[in-house]
Amino acid sequence: MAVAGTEAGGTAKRRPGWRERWLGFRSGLVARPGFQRWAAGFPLTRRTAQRNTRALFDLCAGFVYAQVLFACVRFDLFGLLRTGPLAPASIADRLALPPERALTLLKAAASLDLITRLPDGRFALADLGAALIGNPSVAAMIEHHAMLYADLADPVALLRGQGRPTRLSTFWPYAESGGAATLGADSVAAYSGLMAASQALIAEDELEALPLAGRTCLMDVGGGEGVFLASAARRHPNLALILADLPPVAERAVARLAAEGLAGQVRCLGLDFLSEPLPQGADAISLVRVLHDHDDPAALALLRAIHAALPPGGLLALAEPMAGTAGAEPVGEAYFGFYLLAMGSGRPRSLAEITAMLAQAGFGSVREHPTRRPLLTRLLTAKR
Ligand SMILES: C[S@@+](CC[C@H](N)C(=O)[O-])C[C@H]1O[C@@H](n2cnc3c(N)ncnc32)[C@H](O)[C@@H]1O
Repeated sequence: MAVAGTEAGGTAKRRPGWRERWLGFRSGLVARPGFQRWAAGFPLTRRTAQRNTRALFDLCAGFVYAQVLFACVRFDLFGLLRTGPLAPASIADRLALPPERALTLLKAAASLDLITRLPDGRFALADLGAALIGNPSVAAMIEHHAMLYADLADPVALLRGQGRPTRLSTFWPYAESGGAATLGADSVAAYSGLMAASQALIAEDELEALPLAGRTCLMDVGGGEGVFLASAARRHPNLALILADLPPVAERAVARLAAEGLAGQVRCLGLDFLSEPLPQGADAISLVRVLHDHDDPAALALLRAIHAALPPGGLLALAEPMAGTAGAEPVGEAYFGFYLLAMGSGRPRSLAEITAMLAQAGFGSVREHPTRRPLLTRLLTAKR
């Protein structure tokens, strides 16, 4: 697609502008050890120097911080502290750890604001640890990061396309090109369960912001186990609902929706949207955390298939985390950039890139609808 080509290309020679010259001068200065020492002591630059030192250290230590969190989740430390503060010895006992190692974990978790140490030496939940208790799906996400970390052990090899298949490409088997149509029930269970658990976190945010008044039928494409449509059914009882996903995932949706007492309310269709047309009949189609999974040609083909399935004036609602989200830049570019690289398909796209793709697929009236947690998902609508 043209969008990606423009970003990756651009080797033409031109005279550097003032910004480029200033950056060149500045980075030349900052790279000098003598300047660094001076800046760390000079009153007007000391705070910036200290901030930069901390930022660089945090980048170096990021993996360690992530592993501290991982250990807390594996030990269910936050669940343990749910009923109230505990003394280190009692925690060590319950985690079956030698006291000094338990203390290493507790102090590390406290330094990362996951828990807090009370004046009497006991440890209690802090906001970040408490937030994780309220969102068990985040703990499941953290657990599955073991595969991501293994795939990222040699990021240079990953960037060079070596070391495939990665663990994440096995976890997300539809990411392997041409593999989606032949997947069996066993291959989709783990990722579908993870998605269903984390969907609960975002469905209400999206549906709250999504203008569905006057629409009669909503089809959720790549709808997973139907958690999004279950919320839609409760919020819009008169809306007809269709779920479209790979056959074994659609079967899981049938079972989940039946267990929630919504069996008659959602029609579940098993299909491969990359090789089969989408059914007609819905005047609104949602695409939640689906587009970024696919490379540009497949993503564009999917948007065109959705355009073809909608009637004139039909609504597409597209929700996913986006690159370049203000205040969450590393989430889009660094986290999802490398996650999708390890998965072997797709890329995080910015709002402008998605808007351009939507126009290419024939959509107009693209609008963003603010959501409560744009870091997790932003919501765009477009009309046929
Ligand atoms: C990242 S999950 C998102 C699921 C759900 N929308 C959510 O947000 O929880 C992507 C979904 O797209 C489905 N999918 C991927 N490739 C597909 C294809 N070729 N045809 C149909 N569904 C597909 C997957 O099975 C999966 O359920």
